[in-house]
Amino acid sequence: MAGALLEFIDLTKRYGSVTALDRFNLTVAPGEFVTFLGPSGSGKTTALNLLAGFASATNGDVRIAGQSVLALPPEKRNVGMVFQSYSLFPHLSVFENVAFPLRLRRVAKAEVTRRVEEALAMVQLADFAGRMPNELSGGQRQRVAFARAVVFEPPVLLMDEPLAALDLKLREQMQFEIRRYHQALGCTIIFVTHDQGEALTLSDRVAVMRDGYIVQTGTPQEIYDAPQSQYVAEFIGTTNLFDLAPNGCDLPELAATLPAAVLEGKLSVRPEKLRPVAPDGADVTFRAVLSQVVFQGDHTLYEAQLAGGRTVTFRTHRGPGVAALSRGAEVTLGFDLDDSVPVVPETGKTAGQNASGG
Ligand SMILES: Nc1ncnc2c1ncn2[C@@H]1O[C@H](COP(=O)(O)OP(=O)(O)OP(=O)(O)O)[C@@H](O)[C@H]1O
Repeated sequence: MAGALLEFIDLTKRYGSVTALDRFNLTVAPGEFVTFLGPSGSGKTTALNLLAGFASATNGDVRIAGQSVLALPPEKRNVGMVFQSYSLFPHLSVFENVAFPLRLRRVAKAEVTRRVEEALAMVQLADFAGRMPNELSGGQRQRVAFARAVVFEPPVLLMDEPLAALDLKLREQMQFEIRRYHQALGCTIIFVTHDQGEALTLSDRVAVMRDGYIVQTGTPQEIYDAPQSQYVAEFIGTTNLFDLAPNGCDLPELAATLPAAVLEGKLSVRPEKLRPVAPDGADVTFRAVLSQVVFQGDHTLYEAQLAGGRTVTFRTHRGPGVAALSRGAEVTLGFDLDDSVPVVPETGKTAGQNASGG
């Protein structure tokens, strides 16, 4: 692909009988922020390790700026890395930890001081240069690790679940800092997470992974609004999946109007698209009984049971004219077809084979 900075081409990694990465294909443009999102064991770390040079490929290629890097040692690939575990050198001060990549590259002493001070200022730890890692909080250590990864201004920054060990508030603060850094420097970032909220918040593009291959790539909005499979619909956010198949169909009246191909799958409707309506107030309406009402601050989350047994969830925001519904109430719920997405039940591997983006 013209202008691609990173190219994963049919990349495969086997550990004995385990295929950790299975013909993984992806191209990443310069300056892009791409997140690998998938459950544990889906191959996210393996893909990063092959790019960074910490593991060797069984098959396929990895190119940076058009050049295969498989034969290069990690330090020659010029990529920065931040891991979940802070992996700071315990016997080195904060300053020396951050200086390490520069010393490795034999940068002049005055320049080292200038760049380390700059990196520490960026993560708001300018006053901590003399501390040892064990004198820092978890969040501070993670920020030192971040400063160390970016101090040599690598064109590519790899981040493997860097925020997983932090509490919610710190995590959100660090997400903000990572975004700021990405916008300010325009470097290319590959970020690994199994947290879909984090993926949607940070990325230009998300690659959803399963069993070592990519199921779907797209902008956060595309992935959320137009999941191509049941797997993606369920993995990204919460969703209601209505069964359309003739036996056990949740919405028989709707099914009568739909083309046969759609009936083999399910219909995904996000909780915020489903709402209480007047009997003819939406394209599709049905009766349900509220089984749970959960107050969540600015909105209320409801769970309701359809006559056939299916449970659905929906959300209403607080506001004038929005009446509170109570548990046990029978309501008419509805959604418009434009707000629903037909999804196929399972994704075969072929769906991920050509998932290169750009
Ligand atoms: N060194 C290894 N030896 C054997 N199997 C491995 C090795 N490294 C990874 N695997 C296997 O390869 C598969 C993919 O692992 P990988 O670490 O890439 O997944 P992941 O998506 O990053 O998971 P997590 O979110 O748990 O870190 C898993 O089945 C894992 O057990």
